[in-house]
Amino acid sequence: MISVEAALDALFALVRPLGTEEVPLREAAGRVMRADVHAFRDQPPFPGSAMDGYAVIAEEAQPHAMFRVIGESAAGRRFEGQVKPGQAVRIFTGAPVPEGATRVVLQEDVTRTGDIITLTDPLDAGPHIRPAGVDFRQGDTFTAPRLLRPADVALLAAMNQPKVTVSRQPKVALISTGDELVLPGEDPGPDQIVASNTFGLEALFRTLGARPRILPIARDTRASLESAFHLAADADLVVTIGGASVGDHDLVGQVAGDLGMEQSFYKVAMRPGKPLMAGRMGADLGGAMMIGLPGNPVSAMVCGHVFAAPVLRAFQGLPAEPAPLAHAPLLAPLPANGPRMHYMRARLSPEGLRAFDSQDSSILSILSEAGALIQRPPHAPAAEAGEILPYLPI
Ligand SMILES: Nc1nc2c(c(=O)[nH]1)N[C@H]1C(S)=C(S)[C@@H](COP(=O)(O)OP(=O)(O)OC[C@H]3O[C@@H](n4cnc5c(N)ncnc54)[C@H](O)[C@@H]3O)O[C@H]1N2
Ligand code: MOO
Repeated sequence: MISVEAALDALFALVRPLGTEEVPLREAAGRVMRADVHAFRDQPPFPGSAMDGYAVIAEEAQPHAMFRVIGESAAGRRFEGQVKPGQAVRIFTGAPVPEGATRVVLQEDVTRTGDIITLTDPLDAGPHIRPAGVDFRQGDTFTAPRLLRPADVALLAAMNQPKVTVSRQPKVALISTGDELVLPGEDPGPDQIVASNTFGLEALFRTLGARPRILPIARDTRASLESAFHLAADADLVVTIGGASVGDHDLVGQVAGDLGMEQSFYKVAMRPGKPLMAGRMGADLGGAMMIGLPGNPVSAMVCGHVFAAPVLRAFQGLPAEPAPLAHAPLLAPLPANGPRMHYMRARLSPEGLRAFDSQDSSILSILSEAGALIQRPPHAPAAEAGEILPYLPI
């Protein structure tokens, strides 16, 4: 058995970062930008007003001062003239500040009669002018690689980029294995259960920018597994679920091996998720990276968060790093941990973390309630309430 850290390193060694493609901005959220972007112009391109009010010369803006309004500057339509002493220009938020003006007085600080405005006492400090380029300057670089969040898409739009170069999406083939499985919506026999983790993992992988594809369920026969692996030949990553342990019907490792899979490791010192395996499929089957997940539904999902998520990020050109941990106080004590890294399902509230009493790796209802996996390193001593512990947000 190898450690979680060693398993992650071995997985990263199997990743071959994918090529790139250009997508319209509307499709860019959640993708990994792979080429630097340079701003074509300053933003804002002119000194602009931050408020609705009147543009004047700053030194003249004193309580009770009076000005004659000589025109208007609106967003998209500037005032072309110059503001001279004793003059003001009506101005709106986002409008270019006219030449000569160095301050905007809020309209709340003004009384107006016809073309004459009088400033109130007191006045706020001002100047309510955003300098040109305060957001970004022409030539500023937005650096890749970067996972594009909605705010990043907004910034790229502001930089006048209608398209962006992103990583190709990793194609992931998901193979469930087991005679007991039926698909959701089918009519299960008395000894059958419904395949669940396939769908949980597909959903998780989509949030990670991948293009997962659920293949037909492979039965516990060599022929069925072989044909599933053949169907997965065009994938970048083949993920099997179940059949990874030591039972007579756990055939995934054997069949993949017979098809030329070069195994990188089998079994990780973690709980749940111990019977994890990884390797590279034979060249005949496309040479894709392969991860064999344990069948227990919680084990498969935990391995998805701990291993598949960082792997899918690395495929898309992001740094090869473990899934980022957060920290929060523990609300109820935990016993000392055993020899395996334990990912404990926990309720996450604003006050902190509370591990669920049952950590049985078959119980999805508890995973669904959990907002966190508390990470307990091998042989961690008992933890008291109030201790700050690391966790994986899920
Ligand atoms: N003698 C030993 N037995 C087991 C060991 C061991 O070390 N020695 N390890 C246990 C651990 S830990 C795990 S985890 C399981 C994993 O076994 P497999 O990967 O071979 O998984 P299966 O036996 O195929 O299935 C386990 C369990 O999960 C259900 N399952 C499978 N696929 C799905 C799916 N797509 N959706 C929902 N549920 C699924 C399956 O019906 C079983 O109930 O092995 C322990 N045994
Ligand atoms: O590792 Mo198994 O995944 O403990 O249930």
